[in-house]
Amino acid sequence: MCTSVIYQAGDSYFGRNLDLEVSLGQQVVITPRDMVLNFRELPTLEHHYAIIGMAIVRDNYPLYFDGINEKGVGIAGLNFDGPAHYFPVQEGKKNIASFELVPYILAQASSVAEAKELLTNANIANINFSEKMHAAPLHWIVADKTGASITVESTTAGLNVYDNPVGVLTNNPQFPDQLVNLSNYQSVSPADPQNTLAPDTTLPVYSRGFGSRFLPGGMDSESRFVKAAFAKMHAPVGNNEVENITNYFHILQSVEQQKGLDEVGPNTYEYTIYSDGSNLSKGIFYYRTYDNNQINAVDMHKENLASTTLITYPINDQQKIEYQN
Ligand SMILES: C[C@H](CCC(=O)NCCS(=O)(=O)O)[C@H]1CC[C@H]2[C@@H]3CC[C@@H]4C[C@H](O)CC[C@]4(C)[C@H]3C[C@H](O)[C@]12C
Repeated sequence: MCTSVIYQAGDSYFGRNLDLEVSLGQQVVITPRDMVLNFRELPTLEHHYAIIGMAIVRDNYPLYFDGINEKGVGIAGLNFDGPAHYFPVQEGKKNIASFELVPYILAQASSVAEAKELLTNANIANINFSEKMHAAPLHWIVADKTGASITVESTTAGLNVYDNPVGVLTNNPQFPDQLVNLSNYQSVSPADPQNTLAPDTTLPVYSRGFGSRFLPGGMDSESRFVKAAFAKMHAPVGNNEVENITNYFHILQSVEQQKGLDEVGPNTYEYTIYSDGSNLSKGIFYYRTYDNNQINAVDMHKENLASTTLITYPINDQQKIEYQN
């Protein structure tokens, strides 16, 4: 499972937890402005916005799990197994292979509004990346530095682009159903509850945190959606970049999957392999991993973005303990 969140704190921060049972060998990958981007059914882009994100590189092509661009747009792909449906290439439509959606949007959109524009008359085509790498069933959240966000879902009903009023995405069910479920938890609060049940009876508030008593805490995607929404909505705004990114990772950690808790097969457990979060205005990509709690950062603007080849950084996966004696 996965969770993606946008958090506004002066600057906006966007990223995700990647929850899976195996690591796929991802790296931090920068696609500079002049690296030629080919598409299966769309014109080649010789020049475009620069992109940074988490990806695996195959045949010199960046298969992004999530990323942001230099204009402050971010997008993440999350599992949507079951409802996801991709269609054959359709004449007269913008046919985008599912694995092309991240570069398609980030290469060209400078806002969520422009991303929406790019998605009008689009068809997510059922094209596999290769014989060995089949199309993954995904849906996407797109966000920008103003805090706007949308959810993109291709189902048998066609392509749906929903405004995302909470700036959160997890997995199934379909986005409108996630919002219906969220409405069940609208009384969850950081503050103590009002005794509306039996106002004339004294009911002790016997613990701090009583207002969040009914917050779900499961690993399932509805629980994570509600919990991440609560954590994000009430996250404080920091005084500087370090405080903000620290807050951001705390939001993601509220729905982190610890090893051993989400069994997906005999003795196989899904867990939060990495968490990332980017400052959408500054183009700084931060990440931590399950094994390394340290926050690592790659600043896209420290690279030559006017170049033509991919720039990659290996994931820093080694835990660093600062021994004090
Ligand atoms: C598994 C991940 C989602 C994690 C998640 O949501 N887990 C919830 C499980 S559950 O829903 O709770 O059961 C997703 C997210 C992004 C995906 C890559 C996108 C690029 C590329 C697309 C190609 O077509 C296939 C290979 C490819 C590398 C993809 C592999 C894999 O599919 C990735 C990593």
